[in-house]
Amino acid sequence: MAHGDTTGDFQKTPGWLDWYHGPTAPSFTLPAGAVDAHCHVFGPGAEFPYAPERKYTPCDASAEQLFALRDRLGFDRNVIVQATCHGADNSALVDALRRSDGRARGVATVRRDITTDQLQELHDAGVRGVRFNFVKRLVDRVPTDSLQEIVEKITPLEWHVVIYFEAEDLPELYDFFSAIDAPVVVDHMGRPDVTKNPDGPEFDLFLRFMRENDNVWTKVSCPERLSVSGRRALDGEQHAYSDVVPFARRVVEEFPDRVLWGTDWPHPNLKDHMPDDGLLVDYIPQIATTPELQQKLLVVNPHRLYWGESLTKQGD
Ligand SMILES: O=C(O)c1cc(C(=O)O)oc(=O)c1
Repeated sequence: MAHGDTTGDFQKTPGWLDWYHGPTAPSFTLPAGAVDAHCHVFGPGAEFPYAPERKYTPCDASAEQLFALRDRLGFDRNVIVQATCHGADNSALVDALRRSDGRARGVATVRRDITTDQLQELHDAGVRGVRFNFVKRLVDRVPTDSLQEIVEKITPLEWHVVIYFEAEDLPELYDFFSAIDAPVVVDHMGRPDVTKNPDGPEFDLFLRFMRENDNVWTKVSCPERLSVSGRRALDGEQHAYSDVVPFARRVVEEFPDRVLWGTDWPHPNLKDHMPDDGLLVDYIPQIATTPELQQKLLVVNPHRLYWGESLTKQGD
């Protein structure tokens, strides 16, 4: 388990989200059309109850709060990802998508018995992918048995598959993941242990996975989850989360057309600090160091995957 992660109900603390209108205004100006490609909505629980099988109870985090954050940070659009605390009940997600005026797409979690009509309904609301969670602290069983069956059902809709796993589990899951025919998006770079060498064997396996499977994309998100140094700058470094930078930068530079970035708002399961999303936006130019890389990461790639739009250059 990386620094900062926990499970439990500490996030029910009143006021946890009171700051939502007030993250630091970022210094980095996002390019026009930028997409926050990994964020969540939670509840509100009174309207959209949390799943009985959940491993944590989050704070409520509404679509209005998310859209206010989007505007404050300078994003144009969101990709809202179904979180495990809502199980396979996508109602809160669908409600948020419908209220986004087409400015949000979604990634749902579905069960193997989902029907074609139900999938079409999700598609019409803006869903473009399904998520499978292999992080053991978040689910009772990893979904290896249902994945292939669900992939066959989503193929006609041209959706993709989002997978979330820990680096230590990749060796065992490598062949299984490599056999997925649909486009695959790996959450949070497969959670590397950033105390290890970015040029070492563990991260090298993840890079090999991307090299050998050109249908695999990844989100270079969540430095706040992966970091050990945290928001403190390391000696001689000026920026927060600097220990994650070499990992994310390697991925962005080797696979510039298959990377996405998101805030992960409202940051479930972080116990030691509430990340400042403004600071997270200021992390982006450390990992995507040129305007061309930033444009691909934040605009071209997410528009292609989620809106089917092919944008090539800024201003096109
Ligand atoms: O690391 C986590 O705790 C986490 C949990 C969830 C979820 O509960 O779905 O999603 C994420 O992107 C990250």
